[in-house]
Amino acid sequence: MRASLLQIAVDSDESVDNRRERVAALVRAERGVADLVVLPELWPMGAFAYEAFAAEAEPLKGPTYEAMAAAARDAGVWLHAGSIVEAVGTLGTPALYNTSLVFSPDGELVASYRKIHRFGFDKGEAVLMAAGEDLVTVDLPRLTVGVATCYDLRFPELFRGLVDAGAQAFVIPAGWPARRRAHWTLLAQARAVENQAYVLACGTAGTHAGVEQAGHSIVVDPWGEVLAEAGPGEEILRVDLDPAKVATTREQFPALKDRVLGR
Ligand SMILES: O=C(O)CCC(=O)C(=O)O
Repeated sequence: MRASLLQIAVDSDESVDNRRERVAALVRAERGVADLVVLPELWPMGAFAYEAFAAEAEPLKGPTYEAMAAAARDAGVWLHAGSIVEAVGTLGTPALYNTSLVFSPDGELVASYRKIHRFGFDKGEAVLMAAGEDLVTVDLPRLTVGVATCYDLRFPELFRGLVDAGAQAFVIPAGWPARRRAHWTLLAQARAVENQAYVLACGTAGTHAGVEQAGHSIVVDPWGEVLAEAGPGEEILRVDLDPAKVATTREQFPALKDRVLGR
């Protein structure tokens, strides 16, 4: 199974419409190349473009949904389309969620995930958005994938919950800042090792709202080996995954069976 992580440059000087078209073309270009394509968090406007959240918010089935459903279908790929600012409710001020969308190769929405841990402490996403509550897994052919978003990476109990729900891999779109890149790489490897699962973590490049993005999207195998890592700029990371490696790793080093707490 081949996965392509599209580490998109999210710069303030590109319009959302332009980026949406550009990203759809990049997804289409993966036809015959990838089985699974992954996009980053909030790539339409950028994870730190807080002042644009309300203006760019869309219903679940809004312009990004339409563009990505069509792109997945045209490419014939499973598409984790990263996340959008989802507006729920039309009267007064709608609730906003950081919502990930996953499409099948025929362009059907097979899962959506509302980010549970909101970033920003007392500002930004933490005050502008509502928190999701539900763990989400998706059954791909031969691989069950658990989904999480950016700051979620810091909360190991979420990933253990996803393992208990059957996850063999985690797909993590992000808009991680450059100044905490060391945490990103370390945490991606930690989540893979402790859960004996693949980690596919896809970040953004570029600079928006004055925040330089880390890039350095990364794919880690269930043994903790880094299979591929991007540089800081826009880049496509392609990697072959072996779903059997999860079972083999868990059988040969059965640490998950020795859990005492939280079962
Ligand atoms: O945890 C971090 O350092 C970055 C998190 C973040 O940027 C986000 O969740 O949008």
